[in-house]
Amino acid sequence: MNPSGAGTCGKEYEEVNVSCNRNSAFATNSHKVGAEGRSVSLQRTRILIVDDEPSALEVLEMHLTEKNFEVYCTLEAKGVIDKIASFKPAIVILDVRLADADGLDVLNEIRASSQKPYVIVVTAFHDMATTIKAIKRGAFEYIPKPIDLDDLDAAIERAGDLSRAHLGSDGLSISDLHDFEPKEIVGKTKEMKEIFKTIGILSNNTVTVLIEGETGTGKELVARAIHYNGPHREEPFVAINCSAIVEGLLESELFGHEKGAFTGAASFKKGKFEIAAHGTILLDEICEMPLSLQAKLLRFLQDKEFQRVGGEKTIRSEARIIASTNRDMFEMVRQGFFRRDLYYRLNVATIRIPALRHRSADIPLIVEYLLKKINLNLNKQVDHVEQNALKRLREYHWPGNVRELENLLTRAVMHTQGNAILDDVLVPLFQSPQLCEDVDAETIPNKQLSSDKPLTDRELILNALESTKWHYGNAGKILGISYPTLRKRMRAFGIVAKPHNQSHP
Ligand SMILES: Nc1ncnc2c1ncn2[C@@H]1O[C@H](COP(=O)(O)OP(=O)(O)OP(=O)(O)O)[C@@H](O)[C@H]1O
Repeated sequence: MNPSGAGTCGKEYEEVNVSCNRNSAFATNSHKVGAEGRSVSLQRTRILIVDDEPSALEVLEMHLTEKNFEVYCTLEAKGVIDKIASFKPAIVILDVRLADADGLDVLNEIRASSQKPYVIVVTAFHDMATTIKAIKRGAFEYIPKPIDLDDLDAAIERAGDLSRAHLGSDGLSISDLHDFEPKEIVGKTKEMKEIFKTIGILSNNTVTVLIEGETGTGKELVARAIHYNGPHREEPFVAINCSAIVEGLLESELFGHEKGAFTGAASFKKGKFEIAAHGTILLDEICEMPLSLQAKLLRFLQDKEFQRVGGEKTIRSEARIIASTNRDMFEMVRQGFFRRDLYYRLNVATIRIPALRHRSADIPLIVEYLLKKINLNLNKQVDHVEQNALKRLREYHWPGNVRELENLLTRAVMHTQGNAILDDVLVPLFQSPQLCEDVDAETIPNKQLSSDKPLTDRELILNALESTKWHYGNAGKILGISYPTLRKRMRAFGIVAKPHNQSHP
């Protein structure tokens, strides 16, 4: 062992040269032209080991030099930062308990250095608090002593994958990770540019708009953009999901009710049309509106007037109506589920948002936007998507569109150590059921976590409902599907709202 200098040199190995930057964790030392004439580099990854236990240093140095790494060992924290600057290690293996310093403080200093090597923290004191602290301070991996060399090799390999992913030119790199503007509609395809233009035109007037698009394509986002760019942006924007409210209550939610209008109407209540005033009301899932109420909405669209439930006074509202649907509305009309006259009244201007799979050229841009948002929310620094991972994202069919993409990226960022999303991280996420990471592990149905046999969709839905005490919103979050989709699937599987204290068959 040579605790004060570079370890014994192993056999050099060749690797295809990739474009490298100053901070490359796997920096290239020298170049030569390979047998096939391509440029290759003679590359040895440098590893700095900081451990005050000579025997541990010796074992690690032997193991790593045998694996062709260039190793430098030191017993003390003093001088580590200078050594990192001169030796430029790709990886630092750092003991948390050092004789002359707290390893976690050293970790802070390393993370603040310009070199930013991947730090693998090792310690005999593998309690949860230290692990959490180390990971929060940016440790790449945490390995308890006695070190399992297979675990260490795996961590070093992952660091290599990450570094190469970061250097690869065909992945996605975000240079301005903290430059996040919320509520933006992102897109550069011809279809999205047309939508931006239409939003611009519609922002100058208050005509009724119908927005069509699959679930999660951004219908509400577009409706908000029309409102907040319009002349009445200071007035309220009120959204109501017509499928989320039981039939009997929807009328009073929309138009309000007088005191005593029905059992439980203890006092008068304003409806959304009154609340919106001169603003905008978004009638989401308009196709789910009962026919009886469609007639009242038609009257409002014709005269801008209505009466509260149980009331006789005629009230005027100047609210702009935007309706949205993920159904084929014309087909609904054809089948008699939606009034033809109302359809034409709503359809003064139409925006059709294409499904994400039909504008996959937008995916890198949307991924970049969502990653900025997710990093901010999760306090992470994931600023790169590996080439194969990006390809996978572009090629998937995204039935849940941008919402599904956001859920998946959130899970990917949570599972990512370091700063790049690798394809290896995505593969299992695509195979797992749509679980939303913002839900505590405890709230995920137990059966789903423990069962060996894959659950049917019906069982998954029932589990989610049971575990959330039949709260549709939370169950939808667990399953990663919207409220209307959940209701639709419940209907399809014959699941009806459960009376208390009864289990579902
Ligand atoms: N083009 C886009 N750029 C950025 N974010 C987007 C885009 N489209 C959708 N989103 C995001 O995706 C999520 C779903 O969008 P939104 O709720 O507007 O969809 P929707 O079509 O109204 O869904 P649903 O039909 O289920 O009500 C939101 O978080 C939204 O911010």
